[in-house]
Amino acid sequence: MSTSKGLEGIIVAETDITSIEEGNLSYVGYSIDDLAEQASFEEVVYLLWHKHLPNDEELHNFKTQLFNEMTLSPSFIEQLKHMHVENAHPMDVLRTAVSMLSLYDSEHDHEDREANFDRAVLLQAKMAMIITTFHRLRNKDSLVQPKQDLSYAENFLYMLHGKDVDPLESKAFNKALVLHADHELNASTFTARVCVATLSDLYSGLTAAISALKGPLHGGANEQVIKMLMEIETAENAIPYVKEKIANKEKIMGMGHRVYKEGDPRAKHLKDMSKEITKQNGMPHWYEMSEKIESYVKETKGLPANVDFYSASMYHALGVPHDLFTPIFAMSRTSGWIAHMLEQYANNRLIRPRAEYVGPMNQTFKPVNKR
Ligand SMILES: CC(=O)SCCNC(=O)CCNC(=O)[C@H](O)C(C)(C)COP(=O)(O)OP(=O)(O)OC[C@H]1O[C@@H](n2cnc3c(N)ncnc32)[C@H](O)[C@@H]1OP(=O)(O)O
Ligand SMILES: O=C([O-])CC(=O)C(=O)O
Repeated sequence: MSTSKGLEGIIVAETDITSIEEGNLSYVGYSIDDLAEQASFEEVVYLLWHKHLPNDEELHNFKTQLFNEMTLSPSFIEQLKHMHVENAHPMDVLRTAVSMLSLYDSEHDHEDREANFDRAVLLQAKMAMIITTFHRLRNKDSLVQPKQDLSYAENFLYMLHGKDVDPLESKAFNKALVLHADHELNASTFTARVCVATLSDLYSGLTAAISALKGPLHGGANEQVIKMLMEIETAENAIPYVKEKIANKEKIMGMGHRVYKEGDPRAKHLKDMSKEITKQNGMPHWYEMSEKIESYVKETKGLPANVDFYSASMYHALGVPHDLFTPIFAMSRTSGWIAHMLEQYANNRLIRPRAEYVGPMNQTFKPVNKR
């Protein structure tokens, strides 16, 4: 048996959702560059789930369905209040809350495809509600209801901050949601597929995916990036800080990628938005610092910035609390996780690879008093 540590380069599924070919990323055959510039997050979610871009009527109906699910029951909100224990990380809250949603859906078995589409809309809508509601509850702020004439991106910022959303900010946030929506068989999507391949349900798959995304080598990296930028403080400190980290063999978060060795095609879009938003909001040094780190790490280690790198300075400039960066990633990626889980159900086989045993063999068992 031969092994590939971390399953690098192993193809384990066929998919018609997302393709990464020679460094180019597309969703259902549409280049990420076009989608980032022109598509709303709702159009992208629809595309990932239905494999075609919605026409006017389909988009209108889909947005209405999403909006109608943007609610949380009083008893659910009550439970969320109890989750605000000291130092509770919103990613842990989100994981627990998504799992809890299944309790409110008594017929959540996997088999009914139509019911799974309705459930998909429910989950996508509730992700925004859970994150914003939890944040406002922990700050003891009154809850803000979504508005039907706002987009998904606008509603999220509106419910989070409780004030009208600036057009450039909503453009930047929509773009970030589009860029994070799917990414082939990344660790959390693979986790979701492994989970539902046992014929477990969407809630379980989503809970498992959130758990995998949380780690700092995956989606959790965006929060680590802002932590690093905060430690660095000024653009002048950036290179000495990174030099020292590299000398100590520590990783620079937001840099490097398993698949992209030359560059992550999403990073340039987030870089542009980070530049614009930090400038507009009077904090260009976060962008300048990031740019210095990116060039230095690329030059000295050959590692490119990944999707988590420039999203950090951009979200910070949007006034998003740092511990919500990864939950926001999860909110966007819910669209991709669901697309993959539906694809897995449609052509399922249990996922069960093998391991090569390298431990001792033929040992003689001795009773405990003889060991
Ligand atoms: C949405 C996402 O999940 S994007 C990724 C988010 N994660 C991060 O940003 C965390 C930082 N980056 C990393 O840890 C890695 O680049 C990963 C996990 C993303 C990819 O990992 P892998 O393909 O498994 O590469 P691996 O971790 O084996 O690294 C290969 C070599 O590059 C080095 N390297 C990789 N990334 C970094 C980094 N960010 N900083 C410093 N060195 C790095 C490793 O130390 C290793 O060096 P060595 O061969 O001398 O031991
Ligand atoms: O694909 C990966 O390994 C990680 C990643 O960039 C993502 O999930 O967006």
